[in-house]
Parts: sequence; C-alpha cells; structure tokens
Amino acid sequence: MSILKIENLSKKFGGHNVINNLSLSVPENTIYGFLGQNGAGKTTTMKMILGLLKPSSGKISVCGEEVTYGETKTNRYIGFLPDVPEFYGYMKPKEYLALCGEITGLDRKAVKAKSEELLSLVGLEKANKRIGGFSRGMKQRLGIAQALLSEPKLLICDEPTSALDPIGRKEILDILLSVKGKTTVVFSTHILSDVERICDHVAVLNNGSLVLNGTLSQLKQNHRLDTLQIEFRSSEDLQRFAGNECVGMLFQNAECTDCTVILRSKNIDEAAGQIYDAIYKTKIYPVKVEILEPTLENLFLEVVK
Ligand SMILES: Nc1ncnc2c1ncn2[C@@H]1O[C@H](COP(=O)(O)OP(=O)(O)OP(=O)(O)O)[C@@H](O)[C@H]1O
Repeated sequence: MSILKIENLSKKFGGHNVINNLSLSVPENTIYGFLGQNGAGKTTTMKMILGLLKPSSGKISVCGEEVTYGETKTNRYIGFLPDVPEFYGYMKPKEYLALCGEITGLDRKAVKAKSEELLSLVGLEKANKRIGGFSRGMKQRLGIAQALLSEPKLLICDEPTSALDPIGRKEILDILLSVKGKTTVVFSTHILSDVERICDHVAVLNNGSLVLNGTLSQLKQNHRLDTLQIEFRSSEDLQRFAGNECVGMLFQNAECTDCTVILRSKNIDEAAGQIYDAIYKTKIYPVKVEILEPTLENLFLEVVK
C-alpha cells in the first residue's frame, strides 16, 4: 500500500511554476529519498503534504485520505522534522516531550513511557540538561523523538543531516534505519551518499519536475554503463592477457593503467562473455572483472544537467 500518494500536483507562485505535474507514490515501510538541488521544490512539496500550502492543482493522499489545505486531519498520520527544529531552550528533553504530548492531546502516562523509549532510541536517555546547551546533532535527534511521539505512519524529514558532521549524520541515518520497520520515512537531502546508505527508493526533483524515480537497484540497472573493468594481479599478467590472440579486437580501444583495463562496448554482456572465454583459454586469472554501475552521483548529474 502507498502511505503517500501525489497525483498531478502543481504549484505556482505568481506566474512562476514551482511544481509541475508531480506524481509519485511512497510504499509502506520504505525509506524514500527525495533529492533535488536548491530551489528544486522539495520544501514546497512537503508543505503541501502537510496542508500548509495550497496546491494550484492536483491531489495528495496520506494513508488513503485526501489532504485538504488548511486542515490538519491527515497530519495525525505524519511526524515532521523541519531542517532546523526549534525548541524552548530552557526545557529539558523529557519536559519538552511532555509538553508536546499535552498539546497533541496524548495521554500523560503513555507520553511518559513513550518519551523514555524514544529518548533511548535517539541516544538522549542520559541527556538530562537544558536543550539550549544541546549540539546541533542532539537537537536533530530530539526532533526525531518529537516527530515520532504520536507514532506516525509517515515520518517526513526536511534535510535532517545537512548541517551535521559525519558522526552526527551517521547517528541520524542509523536512527532512521532503525524506525523503518514501524514507520515509512521520506527525507529530503542534497547528500547523495546518505541516500545511497539508507534509502530503498529515490526520487529526484529538478525545477519542480520528477526526473528520476525508482529503487536504487532499478535505477542503476536501467542506466547501466557500457563499461567493463578488469583488474589483474600484475601489469605483466595484463600484458600477457592483452597480447593473447583470443582477446581479439576487444583490447583495441581499451584504456590500460598498470594492472587495470577499462573496456567499452555496445554489447557489454557479450564483451564480458568473451573475456571469460579468454580467461578460461589463457589461464590468466584477473582479480576482478566488473561491469561498472553508475553511482547515484552519476545518475543525479545526468538528470539535473
Ligand atoms: N512563498 C513563496 N513565494 C514565492 N516563491 C517561493 C515561495 N516559496 C518558495 N518559492 C520558490 O519556489 C522554488 C522552490 O523552493 P523550495 O524551497 O521548495 O526548494 P527546495 O528544493 O526546498 O530548496 P532548498 O534545498 O534550497 O531548501 C524556489 O524558486 C523558491 O524561490
């Protein structure tokens, strides 16, 4: 089932089209990476999902219920972490979560138990000091605890790792991974390596249009490169292999560096087959034969250029 479904969504500011006919569907219990350059329209889309901004046209549904601008009904399914979460600095984490629970109308006892569970999940169970003295990473982690307080089906995070150092980023990514079984996560980011680390599904927005959408493995398969890399134990092995007649024309336009050779071919599977035949015949065994896959960075740069 789709937790979030967006159909033909468009948004104009004045005469300027910011979101153009966007359609996407977020499957349950996935981590969905929402990528795009500055100004691509990610925050605008999130605001429309939260009912804070009125779409010019199109439809958004959360857990099968249509989102209506200005109403918060569908937000009971959603936990939201803004890019810079704001807190009352004089409060301690437990006090703050208790206040959030009270405002949301949750049962006091349940909130106390849930707060302890969540503070432990985000590694703040021992941080019994005022939030004003928290680091950025600690504030982001508290923000996740707050967003998860009402056990949302969908957790939306707007660039949760952008301002953090590598350790802070890893902590946030680990937390998002750990909640995946219980909630669906949509997170927007510019950091491609974060997406490669934890996302099942990737959508790339460019100038308000969806230019890439699918699972990482699907996208890599669909945009497979026509390149084969073969690495030998030594440059002598490479020379002997390349000099053998059964390698034929394959090495003619190859790029060789020390022990490695890069081959390009229109039919890369056939070229790989020829290489395996040649390995069998020559008994010269490379340490690696690999059809190269595009990185997310290759894919991203290709679709946003
Ligand atoms: N209230 C507004 N009025 C006019 N234009 C706006 C408004 N809000 C956003 N925009 C424009 O819409 C476009 C998309 O902005 P948005 O903030 O959604 O992008 P983004 O992908 O979240 O970017 P970033 O990664 O920088 O946060 C930008 O050109 C921005 O200037």
